[in-house]
Amino acid sequence: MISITNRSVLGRLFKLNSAILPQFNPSKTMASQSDKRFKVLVTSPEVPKAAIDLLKKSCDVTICETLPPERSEMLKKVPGVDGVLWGTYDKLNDEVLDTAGETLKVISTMSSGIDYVDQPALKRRKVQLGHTPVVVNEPVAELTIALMVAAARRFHEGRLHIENETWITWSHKWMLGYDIKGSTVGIVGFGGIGQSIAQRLQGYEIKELLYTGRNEKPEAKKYNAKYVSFDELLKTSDFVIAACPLTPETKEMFNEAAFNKMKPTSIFVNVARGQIADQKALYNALKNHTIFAAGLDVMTPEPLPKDDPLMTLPNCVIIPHLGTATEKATENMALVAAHNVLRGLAGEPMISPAYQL
Ligand SMILES: O=C(O)C(=O)CO
Repeated sequence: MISITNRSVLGRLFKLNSAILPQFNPSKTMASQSDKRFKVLVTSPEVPKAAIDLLKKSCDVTICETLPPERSEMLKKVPGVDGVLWGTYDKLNDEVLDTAGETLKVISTMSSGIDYVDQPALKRRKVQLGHTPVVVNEPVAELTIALMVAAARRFHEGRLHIENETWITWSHKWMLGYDIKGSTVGIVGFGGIGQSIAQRLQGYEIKELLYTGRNEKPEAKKYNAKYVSFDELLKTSDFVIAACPLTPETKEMFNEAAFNKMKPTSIFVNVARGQIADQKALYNALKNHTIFAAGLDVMTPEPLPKDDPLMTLPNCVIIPHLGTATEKATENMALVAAHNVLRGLAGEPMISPAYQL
């Protein structure tokens, strides 16, 4: 068993997240000590120092140095390691696992979404996988509210009017948008992020909160949120927010038929994954005013080429996947990932395992 002795980092993480990481128990981990120092690879030099320092207390840590991270460097450094803090969105697949060899027992990503991980390949080799949900909820939820406002109040179109010198000051009908207050908001995927969005909407005096997903959630009561079918949510909502994981079931669930069911005044916000939407169908829906506007933090591909058709639309607010891009969220994700790795190596439950072996 390994020891985790960096009390200040542990304390800081515990204090920061005691409310959202109830299962975190530093004393339990610190009680399990041994002399074995595991080898851990960190795949990006940009993983925050607090997490690296934490790993270094009890492990021999190798860090990939190249920026942008080069897969070849990671593949050169991964053979023989016991654990990996996967600090990029690079494909985590058979190639990595075969190159690492049989010593590799534990990996944690530094993201909530793990659609770039070949989970069956890890499970076949009995490699534990951790990820970092929970700490992403609040920053992504804040950004969602921002995108709702930005799309409903036509931020991008307004900016274009300034650039094109077509700003009109004499009309009361110019650039009118929609309010969140009094609106019906529908959230697709009522997990941690969906619920954090619901929490933030409590102050906006909305008319009704709807959600859909695989199952009805007991937590929905707290937010006065009503479980409805996907179809009903599309037909009724003024704001339709995608906050679900990308799975074979959710891939392109926002297709032409789905956009056709939405109101012409409705606003689509995607903070999940680009592939949740059929992007051509989304383009057509925006271009033809089948829906009013969209706010996108995610799209396909990323980075989106600047000549992508979506970029020509005044009613589409596009930002470059900034969901968790805050100082605090990044450090929190790194710390949770480091704890996942340390706990996995120590034979203790990870803070956030992606699955049970
Ligand atoms: O953590 C993730 O999966 C993200 O995509 C953050 O935006």
